[in-house]
Amino acid sequence: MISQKYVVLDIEGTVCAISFVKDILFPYFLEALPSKLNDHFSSCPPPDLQPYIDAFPPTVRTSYDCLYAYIRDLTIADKKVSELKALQGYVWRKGYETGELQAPLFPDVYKAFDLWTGASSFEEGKRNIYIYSSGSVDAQILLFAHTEQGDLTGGIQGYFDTVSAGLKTEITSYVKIAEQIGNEVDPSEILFLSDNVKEITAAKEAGWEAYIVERPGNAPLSEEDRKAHKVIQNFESLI
Ligand SMILES: CSCCC(=O)C(=O)COP(=O)(O)O
Ligand SMILES: [Mg+2]
Repeated sequence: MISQKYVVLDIEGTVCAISFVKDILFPYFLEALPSKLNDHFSSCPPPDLQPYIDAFPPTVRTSYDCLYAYIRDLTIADKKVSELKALQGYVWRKGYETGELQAPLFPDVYKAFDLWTGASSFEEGKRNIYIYSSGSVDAQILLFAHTEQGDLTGGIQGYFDTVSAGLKTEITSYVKIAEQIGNEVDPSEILFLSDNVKEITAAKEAGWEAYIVERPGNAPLSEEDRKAHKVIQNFESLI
């Protein structure tokens, strides 16, 4: 069992496979994008879509073709820019709500959630769970509300993204999140789990405990990464 009371989880490559994002979520987004942009450039644009489009640079919002190519290229390059992430969340909502999208979390993640949220005391294994992902907070909530084993949002204490906390490779983002978790919380009481070595390094430099999660399909780790950081293959050893 881990000693930290607070667990902050990355999403892609940590609680679900990178292939869910790359092969399911991104293609869904790209398929729905033309219809959303057609709506936007129609004579009666949907007002709820407007702020998402307005977040893109004015120079690319000039025409359907220009905006489509810009957003498609960002998506293919997997750019973690906030305006793209916000629009993706907006588009994925329908997919989750109709049941077309469902998040397949790794089996050990459900098990850890059960224990961390079900235990009645810290001594018995209770832990406070937070999410920190490059995906927008709206997209994070949608994903955890629509997992293959149901809605897990009741067990999550808070969500952070690059808008609310900053870039995941910056030390200051982890300092900010620790403050949000609680003024009295010592950074060493927080455990961060991520597939990304740069994120783990930044979290550790902020005083957090942090482990690399090595899931099938993740980027390979170097020998230096394995020497410098604790690496786990699943959450079994944490519960
Ligand atoms: C919940 S958002 C879907 C995944 C995504 O768009 C993304 O960028 C995930 O990045 P992460 O920081 O969770 O590795
Ligand atoms: Mg990740």
